[in-house]
Amino acid sequence: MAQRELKICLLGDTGVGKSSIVWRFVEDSFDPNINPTIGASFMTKTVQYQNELHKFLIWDTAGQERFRTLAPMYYRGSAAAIIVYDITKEDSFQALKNWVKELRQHGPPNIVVAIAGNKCDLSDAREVLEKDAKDYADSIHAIFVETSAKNAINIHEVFIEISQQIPVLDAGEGTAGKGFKLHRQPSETRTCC
Ligand SMILES: Nc1nc2c(ncn2[C@@H]2O[C@H](COP(=O)(O)OP(=O)(O)OP(=O)(O)O)[C@@H](O)[C@H]2O)c(=O)[nH]1
Repeated sequence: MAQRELKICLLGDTGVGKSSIVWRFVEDSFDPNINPTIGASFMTKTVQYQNELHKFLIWDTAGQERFRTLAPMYYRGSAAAIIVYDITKEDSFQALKNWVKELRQHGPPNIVVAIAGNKCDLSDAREVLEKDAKDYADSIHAIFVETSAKNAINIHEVFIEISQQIPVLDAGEGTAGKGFKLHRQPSETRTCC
């Protein structure tokens, strides 16, 4: 079975739920007391999609201001970025727009961008309208979803949607910022790393 490798990074303000999204995707768990990320953390997950294995190589960056200068190290080598905001914090949506600008200026030219409005389980405290965020995402040709790491809403879906938008490469082309690398594998499969 063919295996594709996809390098992906998560960006966004501290506390919006980047690590929680990754934990939900990779481990299917949620920790209400999760610690802020220091620097960055790396995880992988392989999922079977139709007749292929998709191996996600995920860099979860730290949102605290003191780590901001590290982010280019992670997005420069990525084929896709999930930029996360918290639907209950308007400030985090404005910060997301700055991340989009930075990626456009300094990121890989063809990077796939997905915008995730996280904590949609807290809609009573909503500060960012879904329509406003969707309109913005459309204007920059980004994928858009509202997610809840807590309630496992749209987490798997956003990763699969990203994988659909990454162009397939030949095995010799390298991966930095260019999407999937295609490997042929023996017939044995794993559904999770
Ligand atoms: N209600 C709710 N809380 C969430 C959700 N996702 C994350 N949280 C909580 O939000 C807080 C911050 O989550 P993190 O995943 O650490 O956020 P982060 O963006 O990785 O933060 P940094 O590592 O500092 O960049 C934690 O208390 C989480 O439990 C969600 O979908 N719903």
